[in-house]
This record gives sequence, structure tokens and C-alpha cells, in this order.
Amino acid sequence: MAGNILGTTVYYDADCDLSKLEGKKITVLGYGSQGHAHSLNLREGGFDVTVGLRKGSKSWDEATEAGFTVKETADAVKDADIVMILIPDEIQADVYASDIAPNLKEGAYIAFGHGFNIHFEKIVPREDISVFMVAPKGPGHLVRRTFQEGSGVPCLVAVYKDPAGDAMEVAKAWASAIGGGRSGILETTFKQETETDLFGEQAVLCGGVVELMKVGFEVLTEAGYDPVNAYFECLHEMKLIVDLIYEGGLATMRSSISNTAEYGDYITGPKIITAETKEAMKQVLADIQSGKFANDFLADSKAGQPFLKEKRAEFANHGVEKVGAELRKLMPWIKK
Ligand SMILES: NC(=O)C1=CN([C@@H]2O[C@H](COP(=O)(O)OP(=O)(O)OC[C@H]3O[C@@H](n4cnc5c(N)ncnc54)[C@H](OP(=O)(O)O)[C@@H]3O)[C@@H](O)[C@H]2O)C=CC1
Ligand SMILES: CC[C@](O)(C(C)=O)C(=O)O
Ligand SMILES: [Mg+2]
Ligand SMILES: [Mg+2]
Repeated sequence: MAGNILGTTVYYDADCDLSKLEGKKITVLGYGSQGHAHSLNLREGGFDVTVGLRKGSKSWDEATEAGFTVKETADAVKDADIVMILIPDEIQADVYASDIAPNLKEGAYIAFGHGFNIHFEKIVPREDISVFMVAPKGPGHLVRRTFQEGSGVPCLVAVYKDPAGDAMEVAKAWASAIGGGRSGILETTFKQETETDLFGEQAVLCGGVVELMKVGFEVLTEAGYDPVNAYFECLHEMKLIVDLIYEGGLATMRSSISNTAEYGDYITGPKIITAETKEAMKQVLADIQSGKFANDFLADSKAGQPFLKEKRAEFANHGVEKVGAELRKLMPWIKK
């Protein structure tokens, strides 16, 4: 049953009424990281899912091979009671205008895995449409893998418009059906989800951690240390350390490392992540809140993604990726 965690209500499977999805025609747009996970998990719960895609793509073949009814986006939206939009954020507004909005039936629900386009008002749905969000707090491939293993990724749920009157119950049912109710479903707003998710992925989870690992690798290799040793030290072992934090918090991790490491952790951590770093993080948050980041990201996308492509090429050629690719070939237990 729902738990009160330090004043916040968190829902679990027992609080979610899956009958809210029963008898509804469900369409998932996109069969990428999140799309494949939502579609497969829902289907295993007994729900009938149609996948909407553009014809002739890799995803089209994959969803067809997985046994789904696959239709072109506009066609998949017609007749659907719930349309979950899991195509890339940067194209959602255009696809919404061309293929989704004109085909949405009166009184349908639309849903998102991230609040970006609703919060920044790139998509403004009609008044008869109910709008909710189910945002897993983890990568789609882990939403699928943990579900198969019997656990699940926590989800944030929110409602933006509710002419149907039960959008939050539908959102909770969806979150439960994809595995979120096994580890916790948190009710929030589109604004909170969008801003915290963008901040987390940029400053901590992806941008922050990747830069820390990459620069650590560079400092060791530029000082003449063996690149394989540097890779094990700065990247491979990151997962092992984070696994302990995930399992028991910072104290469990620190109880497993040596006193030498723990002393160095307290002495050196604040020299690397300084007051200046905290100020930079605050500026990152301000740019997210003002919409600057969203507009810069969309402008890069409209221009054909020059910045994104340049960075992908730069990282593909970085030593840390080359060493890692060779080492992982010798560790067959690491899944592709
Ligand atoms: N990745 C993640 O783990 C997380 C993502 N989210 C959110 O989920 C949403 C989806 O992201 P993500 O799963 O990463 O996306 P992906 O890039 O992994 O997948 C996008 C899917 O959309 C399809 N697609 C692309 N362009 C079109 C188009 N014009 N018309 C129809 N289908 C198209 C792609 O198929 P193809 O290119 O083969 O045609 C692919 O199947 C976003 O809102 C994101 O913020 C939220 C939490 C975590
Ligand atoms: C951390 C990145 C993420 O927010 C996610 C997997 O949760 C994303 O947008 O992919
Ligand atoms: Mg996220
Ligand atoms: Mg995100």
C-alpha cells in the first residue's frame, strides 16, 4: 500500500487499479529505448498494444518481429483511447501537429515519458484531450530488463489536463503495468519532472559523471600510466562502487572501501567538486528553468544536429572508448 516516505506519498502496485487500462485501445508511438519497454511490459500484462512508427525504419522491423501490430503514426492514432508518445522529444511537436492531433479521437488520453513538450508549451493539446505523464527514472532498456527480472524502475506520474476525470488513475495503472509499482510511483507535476530530469541528466547522471570519468582517464594516461589500468580505475570500477551506493547508500560503499580510500574521498572530493562547481550547477538549473536549454537543443535539432553529431564523433575517437571496447570483448558476461 501507499507509503509515506518523509512526508511524500509513494504508490505501489496495490494502490494501482489496472482495470483503468482494460478495454482501452492502447497505442505506443516509438519503439526505441522507452517504446519497446512500455510495449512489451504492457503486452505481458495482457494489454493489447498497437505500435505507431514511420514505415521502413529499423524500429518498424523490430516491432513487427516482436509480434506487434505496427501502423504508421497517423493510422495508429485513429481509434486509440490512449496514445503514449515515446518518439524523440525534439520531433514530438512536429509529429503532433502533422500526424497526432488531426487523428486523435474526441476524449482520448495522450501520454508522455517526459514532460518537455508540454511544460515548454511546444505542444498545446485540444481541450477535450486528457494529458498525463509516466516518466520512468531509468533508461528504457532497464525498464524492460528489471521488469523481466521481477523488479522495476521507479516512475513519476503527473496530470496536465483531465477532462476525463480519471487521468491520474490511468497514469498510475500504466506506471504499474510497466513495473514502476514494484519500486515506487511518485505523483508530481510536468514542471517538476521536466526540470529535475533535465538537471539530473546534465549535471549529475550523464554530463557530470561522464566528464569526471573521461578527465580522470586523461589525467592518468597523459601522466604516462597504462590506459587499461586507467580504464579499470576510472570507468569499469564506477559501476562496482555505484552498485554499493544503490544497495546501501554512501555509508555502505564507504564501509566496503579501505580507510585510505575513505580518507582520500573526504579530502579530495570537495577539491574536485568545488563551490564553483555548485555555482555552475545553479546556472545549469537556471538555463533549464528559463527555457534556454530547451530552445538551444531544439535549434540544434532543426539545423540537423551539428553539435550533437560533432560530440558523438569526438567521443567515438576518444581513447577511453577504444580501450573500453577492447576490454569488454574479454568480459562475455557484460551484456551488449
Ligand atoms: N531513453 C530513456 O531511457 C528515457 C527517455 N524518456 C523519454 O521517452 C521519450 C522517448 O525517448 P527514447 O526512448 O530515448 O527515444 P529513442 O530515440 O530511443 O526512440 C525513438 C523511437 O521513435 C521512432 N521515431 C523517430 N522519429 C520518428 C518519426 N518521425 N515518426 C515516428 N516514429 C519515429 C524511432 O524509430 P526509427 O528512428 O527507427 O524510425 C524510435 O523507435 C522521450 O520523451 C524521452 O525524453 C524518458 C525517460 C528515459
Ligand atoms: C538520465 C537520462 C534520462 O533522463 C533517463 C534515462 O532517465 C533520459 O532522458 O534518457
Ligand atoms: Mg531521466
Ligand atoms: Mg531525460
